[in-house]
Amino acid sequence: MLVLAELPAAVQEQVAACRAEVSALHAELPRWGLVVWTAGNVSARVRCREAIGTDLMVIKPSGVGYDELAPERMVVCDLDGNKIVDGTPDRLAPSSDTAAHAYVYREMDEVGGVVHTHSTYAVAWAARHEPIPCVLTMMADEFGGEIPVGPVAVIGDDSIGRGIVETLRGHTSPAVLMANHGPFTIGPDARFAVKAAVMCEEVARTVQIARTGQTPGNTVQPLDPALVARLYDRYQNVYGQR
Ligand SMILES: O=C(CO)[C@@H](O)[C@H](O)COP(=O)(O)O
Repeated sequence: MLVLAELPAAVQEQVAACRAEVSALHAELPRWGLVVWTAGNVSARVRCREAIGTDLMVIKPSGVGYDELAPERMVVCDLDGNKIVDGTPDRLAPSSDTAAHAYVYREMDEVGGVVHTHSTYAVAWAARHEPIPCVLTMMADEFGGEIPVGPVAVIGDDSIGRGIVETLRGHTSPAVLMANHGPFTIGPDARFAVKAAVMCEEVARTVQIARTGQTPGNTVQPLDPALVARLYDRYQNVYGQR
């Protein structure tokens, strides 16, 4: 089993920086109203394969309240989801979604961060097995189209991770609504994945409200696919400070 204290100093520094980032990013989940109690988690990949033969991942400890999290309590695992000797108490277990996060990291090398929440409106669409249609320019910007639904999958093995990968591989959306469960989001880093979770809940809420206000002749209207592609390209490549 890998022992963090025996890894090269540069890898230990990478892990320490990742722990600090992942710990801080968990505060964004209650801040943006994405979780109740402990029902959400964030992880990040540590790119250290060249140094030690494998990447690692950092994820929150299972069931620990967000105001009790700290960098030194973030759990370090290999990409099979096995906790390494990371300086935390042996009894401190990683998130119950660790297997899902680890599967995504193994199968999608471009992914550097994974987030899971049970945010209310996104879960409501997941309960209906209904993709969120691309009817807002914000959806074109952030998701490049609809937010898809993934298969029913049960926590504890690779099935949730497999469902995330089979749905999102080759898809522009960084978010998937796992059926009857809730959103998982991915990104090149953990901050990107957290933003995707925030925007997923925002558009899930807005489109739901738009749908409830429909009257005959005034219904939500999908955006033209060519316009969606143009907006997505602008937002991903021009928007903000470069
Ligand atoms: O969906 C589930 C449990 O069914 C999990 O996503 C929890 O809601 C968060 O679990 P931990 O990360 O605290 O283990």
